[in-house]
Amino acid sequence: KVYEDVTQLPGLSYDFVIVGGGTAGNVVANRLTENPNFSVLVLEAGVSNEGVIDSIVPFFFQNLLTPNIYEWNYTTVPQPGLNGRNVGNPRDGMVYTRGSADDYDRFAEVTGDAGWSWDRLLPYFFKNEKWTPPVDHHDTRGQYNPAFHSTNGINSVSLTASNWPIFSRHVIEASKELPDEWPFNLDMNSGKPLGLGWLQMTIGGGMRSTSATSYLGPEFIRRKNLHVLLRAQVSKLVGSSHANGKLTFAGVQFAQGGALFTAKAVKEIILSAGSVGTPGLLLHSGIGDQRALTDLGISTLLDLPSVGRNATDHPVFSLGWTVNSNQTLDSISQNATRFDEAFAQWNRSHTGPFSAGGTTHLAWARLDSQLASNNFTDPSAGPNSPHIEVAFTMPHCLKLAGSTGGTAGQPCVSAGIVVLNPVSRGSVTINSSNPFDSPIIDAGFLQSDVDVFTGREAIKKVLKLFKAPTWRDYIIAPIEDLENLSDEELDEHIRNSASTFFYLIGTAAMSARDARYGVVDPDLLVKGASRLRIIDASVFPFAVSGHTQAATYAIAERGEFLFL
Ligand SMILES: Cc1cc2nc3c(=O)[nH]c(=O)nc-3n(C[C@H](O)[C@H](O)[C@H](O)COP(=O)(O)OP(=O)(O)OC[C@H]3O[C@@H](n4cnc5c(N)ncnc54)[C@H](O)[C@@H]3O)c2cc1C
Repeated sequence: KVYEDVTQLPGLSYDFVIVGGGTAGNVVANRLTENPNFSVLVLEAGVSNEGVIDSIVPFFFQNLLTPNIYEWNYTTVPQPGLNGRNVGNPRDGMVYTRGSADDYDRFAEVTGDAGWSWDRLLPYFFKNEKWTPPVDHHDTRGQYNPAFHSTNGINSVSLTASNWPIFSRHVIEASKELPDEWPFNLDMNSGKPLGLGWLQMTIGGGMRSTSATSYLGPEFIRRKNLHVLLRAQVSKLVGSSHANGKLTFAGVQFAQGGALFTAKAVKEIILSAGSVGTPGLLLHSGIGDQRALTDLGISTLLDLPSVGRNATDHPVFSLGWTVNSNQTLDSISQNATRFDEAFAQWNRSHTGPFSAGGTTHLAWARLDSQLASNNFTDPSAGPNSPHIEVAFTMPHCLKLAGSTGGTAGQPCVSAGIVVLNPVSRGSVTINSSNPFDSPIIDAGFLQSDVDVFTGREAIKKVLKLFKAPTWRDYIIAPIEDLENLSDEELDEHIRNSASTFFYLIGTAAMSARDARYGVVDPDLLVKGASRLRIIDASVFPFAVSGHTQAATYAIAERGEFLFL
């Protein structure tokens, strides 16, 4: 059951207390409560997702990117790699990509646990995924490979409806015209993502599918042993003691309505507060770098310098072109009549353009020869892993204009470019002993030369892609002409326009059992502590070469298995 008020809870002692009801936390809560003998409390700082139209209607995703009451509204510190700009760090764009098999095989290698390898994780991707037909029920043959999908999981994944057929035709045609550079990939979620293919999204029946709508869906949330308390912000772990040389905590302290409460965990505390929340909680609980904690007047219970370090995020920037077509996103979003029609259609049947966003395809490529000829070490996890991602998108042209020069209201399309294996690292730290103060987020963007080089070579490669013959009568002009810029000018363009793809990971990274760095062991238990586990995106040791929710779901599905 979901509770809004702590006084309605039947008690404050549970077998498992999970901090954070986000992507990972709700998976763990669902799986643990399959056992009727376990009682579980999820403490979530946020509010209910019920009836939040911007969260339900896929097309409205953009509305959640500006500060709003459903987000923490964090921002990074000024980023030297972005010429001193800071970027918003809101709390999901529904894109479903798993990354490459190499990514997970690297997880297995650095943790010394083969359980994190692609082959061993694939069943957990399947436990999570409920493959669902697109809302327009179009013929999906040739758009994905059923061998790599499961229809029996919990969270819906689908191809999107054919909302933008003209743009889609050109994208697919470009791949046919440049088969060596941009080969068609039937299914980028097979473990081998290289190439260009159709986008898959966590959408079911034209609505966003999240861990809240799926793992806490009506058939699960009625379980008597599953309680979720909203508006409950956990401030720290409490009741520390030592058992068998390991630190342990009796429970967590949380705030609701200005008062503080303690929830007791009889078996385990699970931190699923995300890549920002989890290291913040550890630090405020005295787990982290002893010197930094002492400076803040926090007594150290466990000296674990890696807490909050290794923060890794994907920088993204866009190229845009004005086009000779009225079949673009702005033709709906900027036209009140068409907007109302599309919303009415979505309200009637959950179909039409509002059943998805503006992205139609993704492409994944390597830059082997470019990196080698400049003596850069390959930052990817292996030969089947991409260095860059390209998102073929119908953007909000007027918003795009703000960053890349202006479309004067003309229809446009864009290519979002992502640097997938950043070598730069940032951090999540705290600068006060007050757990309710915002943490300090430094994404560490573009600090490393190879990251900027990758972005620059990506631009050159994508400019060539958009010169394929198919675009000739469709593209009018680039929004910003980058064709004749020097390498230095391209680097400057990247530093001035790059932003976050919101994929911060790694701030409580897992490492091998005997490694002297890292925060959790391969069973996701905090090193040096007992009965304290971390299950969320903060445990990734490296970024995956894809969007992070699928990986987070798989880690959470396997994470729950580690209790057995
Ligand atoms: C704007 C945006 C767009 C994205 N788009 C995509 C996409 O298209 N595809 C994709 O694969 N991934 C996407 N992601 C990334 C993906 O959402 C995350 O990687 C994933 O949600 C991480 O899961 P998590 O469980 O680690 O953290 P979260 O899902 O963030 O869950 C953490 C939860 O803990 C709660 N919490 C934090 N601190 C406390 C506290 N002290 N007390 C109580 N509760 C607390 C938070 O409110 C939150 O609900 C996007 C992310 C953002 C922000």
